[in-house]
Amino acid sequence: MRDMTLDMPTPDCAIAPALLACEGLSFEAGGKRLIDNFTLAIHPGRRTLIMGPNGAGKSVLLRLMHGLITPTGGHVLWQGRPLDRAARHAQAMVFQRPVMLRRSVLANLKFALTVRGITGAARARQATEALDLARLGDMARRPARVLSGGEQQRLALARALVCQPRLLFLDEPTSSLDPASTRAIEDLINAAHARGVSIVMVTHDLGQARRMGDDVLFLQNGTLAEAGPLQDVLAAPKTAATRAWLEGRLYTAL
Ligand SMILES: Nc1ncnc2c1ncn2[C@@H]1O[C@H](COP(=O)(O)OP(=O)(O)OP(=O)(O)O)[C@@H](O)[C@H]1O
Repeated sequence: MRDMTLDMPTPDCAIAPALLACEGLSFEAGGKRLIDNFTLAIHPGRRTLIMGPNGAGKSVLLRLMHGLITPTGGHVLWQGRPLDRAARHAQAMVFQRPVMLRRSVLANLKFALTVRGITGAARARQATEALDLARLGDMARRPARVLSGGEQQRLALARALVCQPRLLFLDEPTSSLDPASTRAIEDLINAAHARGVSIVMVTHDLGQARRMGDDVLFLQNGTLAEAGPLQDVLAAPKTAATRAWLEGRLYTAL
């Protein structure tokens, strides 16, 4: 087993504590090690991208970090402590395909707030503000499931952000969207980042990576092949796997 100990940079403060850390994180299923002994730290205020070939383990890593699945080895720490309900409530996740409740657009947002104990006038105000931010205000009463794919993804993002997470996980949030919808989603993510939300996003899109990324974790076949500031990795990838992926070649281990 390889020991992958890769710490993400802390550009503003070298001793800033990690927001989230993975220590010896592993996940096995179906007799296969899908995540193999990852040690890494996500620092506050950064936009960290997770990249790598299909099947490398990107979505599994995201789910482990968010506590949706339980590691079979190692652990995930939130500000130095085990992931618990409060930590989960300080995070939010948006999936590739949005999952909408069979309710109105507005009710989808209100439900997310209710789950976090926000009710009454505060709930109504925050839900309306989030809708306006996502430019969905005029669709508030429509059933969420009749919205277009791009509108549903904007709603999914608004629903994630309305709870004011400190860390937002995004799993290929624009992979099925056209350029205008992609831009709208990126604008929402960047606006959240400007308000202090840290971002961890899976993407295959190098253009999007250049627009959105500060740091990158590069995965290959369940291992953490490379990590660091995105610009450095793009300019001078250190591993053959990263180099091959960036050049659009299939990687074959020697
Ligand atoms: N619960 C599970 N049980 C068994 N295998 C799984 C499980 N979850 C994921 N896998 C397998 O783990 C591997 C990594 O899956 P994952 O979805 O993380 O890949 P990915 O890097 O996100 O790929 P893509 O870019 O295609 O979305 C795949 O081979 C997948 O089939």
